Amino acid sequence: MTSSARPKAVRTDGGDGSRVLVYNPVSGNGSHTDEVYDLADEYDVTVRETKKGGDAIAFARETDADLVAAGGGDGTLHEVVRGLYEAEKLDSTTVAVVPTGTGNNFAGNVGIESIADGFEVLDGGERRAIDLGVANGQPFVNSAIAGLTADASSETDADQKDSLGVLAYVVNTVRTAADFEGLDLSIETPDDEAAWTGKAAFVLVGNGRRFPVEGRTQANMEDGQFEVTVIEDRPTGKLVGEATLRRLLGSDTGNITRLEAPELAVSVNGGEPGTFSLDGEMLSARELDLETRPNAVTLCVGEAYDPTPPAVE
Ligand SMILES: Nc1ncnc2c1ncn2[C@@H]1O[C@H](COP(=O)(O)OP(=O)(O)OP(=O)(O)O)[C@@H](O)[C@H]1O
Repeated sequence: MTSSARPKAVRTDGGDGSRVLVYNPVSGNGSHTDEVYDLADEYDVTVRETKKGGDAIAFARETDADLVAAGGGDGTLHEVVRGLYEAEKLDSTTVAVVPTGTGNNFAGNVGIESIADGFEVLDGGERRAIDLGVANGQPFVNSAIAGLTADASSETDADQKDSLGVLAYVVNTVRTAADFEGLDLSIETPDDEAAWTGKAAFVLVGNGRRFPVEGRTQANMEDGQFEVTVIEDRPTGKLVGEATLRRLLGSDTGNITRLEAPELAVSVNGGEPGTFSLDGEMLSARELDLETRPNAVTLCVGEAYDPTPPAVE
């Protein structure tokens, strides 16, 4: 049956269950479902559609597929990896990404630019063993960020995500949290128990992504290291927006500290817990213990993926 003849209510796909796409139909602008089913049919991929948040975790936990693709944005990928991690299936399952989300930051970082690209790469693309981040027992693939207000990521709109990419969440916080006072933090690494102490505007811990001022945001995902960027909150200079933030990340102001470490403990000093984002999922904690699980995720990557991206200047 051709795709145009297929009744929309009874979509089919050609899969036998060995390759499963966990698909979030409301990710992005929600208009990709026909394309997704057509390509799933072509590539023999079984589709499981989520009905609500959390379904992708459950589907990934339950599956016996050899390959599980996350059809959605960063949130769906996060849930898929979490489900596989919780069910201890990462060793035996290949993970793929079909980017139907809004920002699709992670997909871009691993060289997957379109839905068609995602299917092509899951079918015949290179497999790489990339690191997984774990923070207080919860896995993340892209980044952990401290210094956000709880509503910041949900208020980040699609245009911001497109034009600013990784800086969108941070910039948005700066705009919406006029009274944001920064966080009194201590950061400990295996090499240095006082790696950083002070008032931070943001701590950006990158596993799959990193935070340069300009240019490619793909981190080295296979080195067992987090790339950490700490932006100090200076009492004299309020962060006022995107231009300031870009200047700050430019590092010539002395407000930026960059660290690399396989493990990290971020402690919030004083009374209140801090809010952290793990791949966009919010978490409240007084201390965040982060560690890398080197090469724990077998991932299908596109041609533009670079196993050893040049260091940030
Ligand atoms: N059927 C559904 N209905 C409503 N929400 C859903 C459904 N399935 C998943 N979700 C939730 O949708 C949220 C957003 O998904 P996702 O991050 O994949 O897309 P996005 O926000 O468009 O993309 P990105 O994160 O890359 O910008 C997730 O938090 C997920 O829990």
